Amino acid sequence: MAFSDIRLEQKQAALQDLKGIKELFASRNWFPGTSGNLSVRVGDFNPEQFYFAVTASGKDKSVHTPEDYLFVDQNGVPCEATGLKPSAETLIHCEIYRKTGCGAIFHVHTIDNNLISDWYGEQGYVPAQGIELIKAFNIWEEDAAIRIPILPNYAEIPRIAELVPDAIDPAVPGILLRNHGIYAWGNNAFEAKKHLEAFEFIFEYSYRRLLLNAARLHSAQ
Ligand SMILES: CSC[C@@H](O)[C@@H](O)C(=O)COP(=O)(O)O
Ligand SMILES: [Zn+2]
Repeated sequence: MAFSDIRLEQKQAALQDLKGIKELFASRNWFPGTSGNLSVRVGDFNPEQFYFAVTASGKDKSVHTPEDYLFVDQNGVPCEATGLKPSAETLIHCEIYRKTGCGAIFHVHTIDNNLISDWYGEQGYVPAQGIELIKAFNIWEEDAAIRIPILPNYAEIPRIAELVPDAIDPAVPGILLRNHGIYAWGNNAFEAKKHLEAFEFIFEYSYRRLLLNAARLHSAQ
């Protein structure tokens, strides 16, 4: 399917989804210092050829401008003539789409996801068990345990992108970059938002649990 074959309505709907998500996440202060990037895929999925709308690089994501998004292909190359640069992390989005065929990917930097990703950085994953919000990932067994992968935050994005396919656990729709942020995805914007919110809940829970454990150890001495 060529980019020009995708209906204008579908492209416009993707941009509307992104606008709404960006506005909501900005209201949560999830885009400090121009950090964060969002994308929504359009058209049929073929791992060899797909397209998505992605936030332009370096923008203040807490405001709306007519130049916030652009469409790129499976290699992160803009589909139309533009002066905009796609997110510096577009190749990571490409690898997640290629591996999962998902419909939307959201990336944010929060204090909780940075602290937890560094605390568990050496072991390479964040463990989570028995937290109700794990059901947001459609994992329903009692006392379910998951591992949220953590990748090294190399300066060169292609070095990170090449690690993505093997790091992805099909049951867990997210990956962390150590001391950087989370990428959460889903079949559409609604599901990617649900998953991102569940991950951030788990990170905050895990962080506070560590503080409680430390307080308990301290009071026992
Ligand atoms: C300026 S700090 C954040 C960036 O380095 C990057 O991690 C990020 O999330 C946003 O990059 P962008 O190119 O605007 O999509
Ligand atoms: Zn980032």
